Amino acid sequence: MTATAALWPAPSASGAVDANVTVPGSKSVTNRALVLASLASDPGWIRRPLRSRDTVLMAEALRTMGVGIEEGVGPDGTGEAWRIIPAGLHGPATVDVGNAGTVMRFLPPVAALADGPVHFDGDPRSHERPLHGVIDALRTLGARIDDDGRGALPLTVHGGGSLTGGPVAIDASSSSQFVSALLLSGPRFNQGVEVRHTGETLPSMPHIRMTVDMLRAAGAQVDTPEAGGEAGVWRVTPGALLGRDLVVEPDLSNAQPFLAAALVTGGRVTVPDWPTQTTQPGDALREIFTSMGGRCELDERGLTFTGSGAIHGIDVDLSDVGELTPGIAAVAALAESESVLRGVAHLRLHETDRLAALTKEINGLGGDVTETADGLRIRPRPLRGGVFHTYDDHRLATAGALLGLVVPGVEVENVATTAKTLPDFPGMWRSMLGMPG
Ligand SMILES: O=C(O)C1=C[C@@H](OP(=O)(O)O)[C@@H](O)[C@H](O)C1
Ligand SMILES: C=C(OP(=O)(O)O)C(=O)O
Repeated sequence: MTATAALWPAPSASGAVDANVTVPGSKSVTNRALVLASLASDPGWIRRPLRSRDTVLMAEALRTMGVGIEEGVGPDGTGEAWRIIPAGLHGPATVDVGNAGTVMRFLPPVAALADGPVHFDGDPRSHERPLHGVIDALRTLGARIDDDGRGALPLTVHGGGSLTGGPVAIDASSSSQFVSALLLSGPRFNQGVEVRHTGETLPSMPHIRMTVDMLRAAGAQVDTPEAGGEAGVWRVTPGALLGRDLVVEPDLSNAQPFLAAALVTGGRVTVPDWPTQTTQPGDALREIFTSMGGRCELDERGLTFTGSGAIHGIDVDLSDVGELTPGIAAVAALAESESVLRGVAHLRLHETDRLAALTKEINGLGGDVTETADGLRIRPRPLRGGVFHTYDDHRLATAGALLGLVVPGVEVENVATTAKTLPDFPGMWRSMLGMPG
């Protein structure tokens, strides 16, 4: 964004926050559900879907390839529900991926099953985010793809109506979404798919588990390393997928700024409908934020997090839960002792280079953050107000809002970028603080 982008004066907390915050549906679950329902052999329902930039882009893309997506209320009238009516996938079609990792990675394998060319493009940043794992794998599995040779967007998948499939080796150390992408469409490949990860590290394992769980719930047979299979190898058997009736869990990573608000103000926030069992990485916040100060209770009201007034630094490996890093870094900048966040080198290739952006912006408010080879070292300092730049990154914007709760005079640039995964973050934030909308 340019220096003239809108600045949002982040509201200060007048005291300890005390609020109930209903968090919209999970981006990762909604977008997997849309893909799986579109590949199914019969219609399905997605209830309480997230409606945000990333999920609307996913739905639009599937529609342009022929899928019917009817938005309305569910059969029993309880809240929003989308009816997904699968159809023969076809090109020619043009897909705008925005800056959604799930759209740019999960859909090229779907396009390989379509009949006709499907062109993919997106925001300038989408041209820089890694896609080689998907492009190279699809070629090995029998797809024809035109790209400019950089292993990134823009590209055209020339779908032939079916794909051979079979074994493929990829290095998914830059994004777990390469693995998820190939597994999600795998049941529809003629020979299924066997994905072998060859890299040294693999981030975001809970997201791969989410993919496997949702495939199984749709009737797919999946062999995994965790179920006694070979390490680093996932196998999906070819077969039909069932249309499901699925209720989307709240997005636990989007619950993060609100729980963090309780932590940094010594207050209390309850998030209703927190699942008792989930593959979402945000569930790790219960443990991470507890060790940073405060306590949490999971009961029939949902998850209640209560801050203790103290904020402790933390030394933690976040490789499984990388998307939580910006919010943890913001809390760490307000703590009473140093933090080291490890295992997240791949965040340099997220919505923005998150390690560089967090370092620059927290330091811009007077902080002391240094980048390490695989993360951040954060030494808390008294912070002052100023502009918090967000680089079109929703999680930078929510991190800036959090700092603004307790640091007077923080202005968050382009808070509207939160719409990538949250439809009305500023409104939710004000309502948490008891301020008029
Ligand atoms: O599959 C998913 O839904 C996601 C996987 C992760 O991607 P990376 O493995 O690229 O970090 C995560 O950061 C992203 O927000 C969502
Ligand atoms: C990394 C993220 O998103 P994406 O799905 O675009 O990779 C994120 O939401 O933090």
